[in-house]
Amino acid sequence: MKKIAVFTSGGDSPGMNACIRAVVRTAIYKGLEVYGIYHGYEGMIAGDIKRLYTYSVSNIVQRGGTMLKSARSEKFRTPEGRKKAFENLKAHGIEGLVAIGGDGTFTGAKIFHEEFGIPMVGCPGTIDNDIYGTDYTIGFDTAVNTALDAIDKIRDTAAAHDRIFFIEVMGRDAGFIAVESGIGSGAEFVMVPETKTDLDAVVKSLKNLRKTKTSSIIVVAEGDKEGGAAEIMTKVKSKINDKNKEFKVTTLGHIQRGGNPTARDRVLASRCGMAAVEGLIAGKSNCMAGIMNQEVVYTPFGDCIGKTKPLIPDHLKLIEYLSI
Ligand SMILES: Nc1ncnc2c1ncn2[C@@H]1O[C@H](COP(=O)(O)OP(=O)(O)O)[C@@H](O)[C@H]1O
Ligand SMILES: O=P(O)(O)OC[C@H]1O[C@](O)(COP(=O)(O)O)[C@@H](O)[C@@H]1O
Ligand SMILES: [Mg+2]
Repeated sequence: MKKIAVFTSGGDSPGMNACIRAVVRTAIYKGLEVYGIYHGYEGMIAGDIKRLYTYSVSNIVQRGGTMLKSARSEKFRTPEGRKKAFENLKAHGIEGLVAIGGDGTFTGAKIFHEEFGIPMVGCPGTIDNDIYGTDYTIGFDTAVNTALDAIDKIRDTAAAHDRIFFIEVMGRDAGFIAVESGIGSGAEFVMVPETKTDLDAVVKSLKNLRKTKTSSIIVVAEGDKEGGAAEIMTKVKSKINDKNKEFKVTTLGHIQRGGNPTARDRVLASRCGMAAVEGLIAGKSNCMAGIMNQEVVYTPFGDCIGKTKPLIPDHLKLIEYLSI
């Protein structure tokens, strides 16, 4: 293998740049030529591919976003789109790919690999942490810390006004951000897609708060089956039906996707990037390089997307015990 390419795809996440840098520098260190594909699968189809050098990735390790840009590509979901993408790779002589993205990106990568046989290794880049085969995904730690910082601020004003705040965090299908930011911020309740949300139990607890607790923080993962924070707040408010209680909603949104990556995310991203290139050189393919128990682990794409990474049961217990 002489030429490889790297791309970022799906929702961006802080640390993707550190991962790109690790891929580029490791590849060059090992004597490979390395190319960057811009705008994920969209750029692969459009032929937006450029050679990268050691200096191309200078001064990005500390930055959020992705220098290669990211995109969600409808065209790549079609056989014609994928054929065009493969032709462009062939025209550049690219013999291996590093895909930095989430479950959707790996679903596309698996299909692409099955159709054209091009070696592909993934790196887990998503703030959602919803990928089996790695303890944490690149960007999750930063997103949790960003959410925490915001919730701390909301807590100040919630306490000053004795209000009940419903705070929506990201997590389309997963509650990892909600759970960890909930533990860190001392939330009274956390609502996540993985567990059934019992609104009557929440209402009962809110009615019976100890007298010294005059404000509450409820963290809602956007993918909760009962709805987003606004919808849940409306339901809870009507069930409580108490004019003296004030309810507010804050949606944290895309601030969770930006910002300088934390040390944990930079190290994780760098390790995964290096492992992806080492894996390609060693003949690995159709798999993701993740870190489990401090070790590099290569997990087939099929398992990364097919197996569910469960929430840590102790985390849910912590929220319940510590909110009394
Ligand atoms: N079933 C599929 N077939 C082909 N490509 C897919 C498939 N699922 C996802 N992809 C590609 O991967 C891209 C990124 O997936 P998405 O779910 O948006 O983000 P993430 O990788 O962060 O989970 C999609 O926009 C699409 O181009
Ligand atoms: O930025 P968009 O396109 O609105 O997508 C928002 C979604 O992307 C995420 O931030 C990350 O999800 P992915 O990693 O699967 O792309 C989700 O938490 C959120 O639901
Ligand atoms: Mg995803």
